[in-house]
Amino acid sequence: MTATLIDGNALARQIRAQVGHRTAALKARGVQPRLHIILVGEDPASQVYTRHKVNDSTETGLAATLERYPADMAEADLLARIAQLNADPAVHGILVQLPLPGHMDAHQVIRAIDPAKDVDGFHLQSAGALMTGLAGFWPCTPHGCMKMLESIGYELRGRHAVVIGRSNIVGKPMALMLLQKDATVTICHSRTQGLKALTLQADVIVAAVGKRNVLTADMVKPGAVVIDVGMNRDDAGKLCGDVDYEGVKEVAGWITPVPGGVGPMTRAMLLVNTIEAAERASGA
Ligand SMILES: Nc1nc(=O)c2c([nH]1)NC[C@@H]1CN(c3ccc(C(=O)N[C@@H](CCC(=O)O)C(=O)O)cc3)C=[N+]21
Repeated sequence: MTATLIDGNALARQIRAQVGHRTAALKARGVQPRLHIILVGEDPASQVYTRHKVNDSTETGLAATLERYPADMAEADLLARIAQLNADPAVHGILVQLPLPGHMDAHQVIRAIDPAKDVDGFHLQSAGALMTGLAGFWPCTPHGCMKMLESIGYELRGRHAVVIGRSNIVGKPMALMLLQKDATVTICHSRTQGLKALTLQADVIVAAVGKRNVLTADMVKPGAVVIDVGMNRDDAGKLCGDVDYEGVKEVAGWITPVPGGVGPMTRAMLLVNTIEAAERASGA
């Protein structure tokens, strides 16, 4: 038996349509929801990603601005620009594309964003809100993964979820979201001993390491849900995830592909956070 595919492109399309309706409703009240993206430097992947985000936004009726700066921009200038955007009532969401050039302190930069406009969900206040269960913006990638689980009607209560990876933007918030749905959560990472023994117990596995073939078929319990957050290149230069897709799909119950899985969902949840920010700002 082969796994059922969870189609991130199709689900993201549905979510964009919902955002489109909410955008139209706000516009009817005279509010144009607006996302402002800042890209510092020339990183080729970042240029592709930010262009995608602008296109997604305009497709749903959101206004999106991409503002580019040279790699040698002074951090003080970036902080000053963020302060201006914080104060601008026409801007509802602010996204500073990562990674930033090495001379900048990303923590400091993200902390400068008004939490009410932190549509990435990376601000300390957003992280704290997720940690404590208060209202705040959730990071887009793990939020998208939760929507994928929801889309198959998966009941997380009491299930064992294993998250591989402990980053601030995926692994840690992912674990908190799963915990909030009453899953029993194990976080694994590069120093974990006996990874396979742990993943073999998992009902849900989220692979978020950034390395190919972190999860292979022999590590998966038959019927488990496998979510692949990885965004890597194989030897042929083709986009691939952290999961050995061909092998694992023969064992898993559900699986997300790369491309067409978590990536489009990440972008969709950015639009959701942006329309949410605009609605809150306008009292909708
Ligand atoms: N402030 C900030 N916020 C981010 O959310 C952020 C960031 N910085 N820096 C870089 C990473 C990476 N990221 C991706 C999102 C979607 C796809 C995506 O849509 N991937 C497509 C394929 C795209 C392609 O063809 O390259 C897919 O998986 O189907 C990829 C990567 C967001 N990031």
